Amino acid sequence: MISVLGAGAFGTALAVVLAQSGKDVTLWARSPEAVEAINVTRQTSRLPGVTLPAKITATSDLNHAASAPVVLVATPTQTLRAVLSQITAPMTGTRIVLCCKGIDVETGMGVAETTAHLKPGAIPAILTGPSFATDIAQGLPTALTLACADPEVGKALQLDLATPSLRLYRTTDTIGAELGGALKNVIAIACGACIGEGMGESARAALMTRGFAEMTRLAMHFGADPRTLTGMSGLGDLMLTCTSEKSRNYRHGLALGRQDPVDRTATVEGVKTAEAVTRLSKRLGVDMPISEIVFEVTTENCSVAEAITALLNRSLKEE
Ligand SMILES: NC(=O)C1=CN([C@@H]2O[C@H](COP(=O)(O)OP(=O)(O)OC[C@H]3O[C@@H](n4cnc5c(N)ncnc54)[C@H](O)[C@@H]3O)[C@@H](O)[C@H]2O)C=CC1
Ligand SMILES: O=C(CO)COP(=O)(O)O
Repeated sequence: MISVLGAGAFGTALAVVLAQSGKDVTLWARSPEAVEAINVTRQTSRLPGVTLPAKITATSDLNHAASAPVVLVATPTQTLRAVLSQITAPMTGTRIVLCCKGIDVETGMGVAETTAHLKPGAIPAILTGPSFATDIAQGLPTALTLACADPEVGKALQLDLATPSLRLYRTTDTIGAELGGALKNVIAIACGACIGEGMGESARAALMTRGFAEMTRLAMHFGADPRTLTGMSGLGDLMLTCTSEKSRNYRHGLALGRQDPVDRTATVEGVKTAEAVTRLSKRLGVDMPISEIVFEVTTENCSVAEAITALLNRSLKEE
């Protein structure tokens, strides 16, 4: 049995694809109403038009869901600490596969570090890469990175979680995988803002390239292998999220650039991650100019036009 914590778009999509490949899946949702809707109607507002297979059973009992040997976590990153803290069992030996993308703004920790901190006996892994929930739920071809520090557990998880439409590449570099997934959201906001402001696609390509450079710089500071960043979890996801209006982070940036109201109800992980990265970059002395300016723009300390001018006015340097 596999459990998925978080019945948002991504958690539900993963539950669908795993159930379609024959797995029994327990899907934890916070609200009893959401559980009832999933179990009775087999539909969810998070994935309109998708019928949930009978092999998915929704529950609002978090401790029951967390008792599975493999537990995928797809709640928003800023709620991860609260969710793990509510689980009373130590989860010793449980394979906790983190599917959320971000950095905890209060602690500065990534999702695997947060998990290791709160559930030290569990085995954390990361599932990340370019994948919109709607694509996964429709069974469209998708490839992700599965990262686990223990190579044998990583191999077992790769076999367990891969499906005919979901191809998984394996790595032991959890730091590179989680930071690639977290940091690309910040760059996607920058790219959306750039297009929304009318700065053009050449400027976006420059932001993606220099954004990738700073993502790699911070990840390497934490010991990541730069090759991980060139894989699904870094470059792959950066390309998807910085170029598609299906991305909430990109759309958030677009709205800022167009001076339209932003959707405050959407899960836009890059906003809090930009704040977390700005704190980290200042504390560690790692140069992260695009992420820092995204923080300024998202907190309304500067306009998109001022942000672009500030980036262009930086001193000239070697590539
Ligand atoms: N939607 C997508 O295409 C993808 C999303 N992800 C990641 O998955 C994570 C979740 O995103 P989505 O499912 O898209 O978000 P969503 O906005 O569709 O759903 C978020 C879910 O979290 C629940 N939630 C909110 N606050 C909570 C709390 N305090 N405790 C427990 N649950 C809470 C909500 O009820 C909702 O069911 C994010 O980190 C995101 O970056 C990763 C890849 C693709
Ligand atoms: O992470 C994603 C695609 O890989 C989803 O992107 P958004 O969270 O920006 O919608």
